[in-house]
Amino acid sequence: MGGVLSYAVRGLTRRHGVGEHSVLANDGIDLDVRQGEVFGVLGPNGAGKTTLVRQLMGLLRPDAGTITMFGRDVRAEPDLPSRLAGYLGQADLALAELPVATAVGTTARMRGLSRADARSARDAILTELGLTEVAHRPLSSLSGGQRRLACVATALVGDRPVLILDEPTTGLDPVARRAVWGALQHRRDTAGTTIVLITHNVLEAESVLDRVAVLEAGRVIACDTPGQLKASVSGDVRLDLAWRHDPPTDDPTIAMLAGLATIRGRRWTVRMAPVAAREALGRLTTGAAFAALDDFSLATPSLEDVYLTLGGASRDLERT
Ligand SMILES: Nc1ncnc2c1ncn2[C@@H]1O[C@H](COP(=O)(O)OP(=O)(O)OP(=O)(O)O)[C@@H](O)[C@H]1O
Repeated sequence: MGGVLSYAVRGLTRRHGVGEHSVLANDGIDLDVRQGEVFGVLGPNGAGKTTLVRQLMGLLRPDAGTITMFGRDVRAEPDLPSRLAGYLGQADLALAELPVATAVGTTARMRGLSRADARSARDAILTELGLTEVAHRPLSSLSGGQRRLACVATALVGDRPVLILDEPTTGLDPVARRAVWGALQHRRDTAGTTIVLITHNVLEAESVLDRVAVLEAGRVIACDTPGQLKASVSGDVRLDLAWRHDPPTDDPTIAMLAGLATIRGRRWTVRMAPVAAREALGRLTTGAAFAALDDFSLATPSLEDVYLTLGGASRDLERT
């Protein structure tokens, strides 16, 4: 990885709209993205993630601040990101009428590959992402997940040194999601590709992210490795309980947990010290309450817990 920075972002500020309804979507963001790392951008809806990555791609001009890419000022060379980075936006309608193979192959040609190289790069990525069977169908005729996967293929083809992906696995089934995470990891490991990733899928992302920036209301409220972030916010563990039917709240352990739990229907989540959690779980699994318990798990802090501890809202963080 060395000290090479794929991106250095300083004081990045961008407001959408004007007047009283305008929104300060990015508010003085400072970030470094190192070459060859998988850099995650995490945060609730409306935190400013898409606004940030669209500026990294040169698709949106900052109001203030600077972005340098491999040491070069993006304002002075606005086409630099589109030459060096593959981008997957939230919606990709431009290629909708093309067959998948044509969309991917044409993109490879546009990225400078010879006809023969474009063909083999196209075939390789279609195989890698499990798209061979739908290769000759127009994107518009595919299911939402297949279409998303085909768009991932167009972002990845041509081996750009940087990939910027806005929620690449949204709508994908588990097999397709695994193929995408595998493809990203493979490029990072073998080609030193820098990957900037917006994701709501916290648990999946944890396994691939080298560092993560947590955005809230346009600001970076934390930026570190998942491990360091987790270590810095809490020594607590998370006890998840799923009840078969109404739990017997006259049981003292259950009454104690009820007072601490975040309750969603029959699912309880309790954050507590490891010793207390183990004791509570011991009492639950040997006592009368066990009959009412459908499932339980004890987990060390996740990125989701980091995010919650930092004050974010949990509503849109997917856990699968
Ligand atoms: N074109 C626009 N005009 C006006 N406001 C906008 C525009 N684009 C984004 N915003 C606002 O800017 C803020 C940041 O939006 P952005 O899309 O960057 O958030 P996000 O973190 O990517 O959200 P999500 O997770 O929902 O995709 C939001 O309040 C949004 O409503």
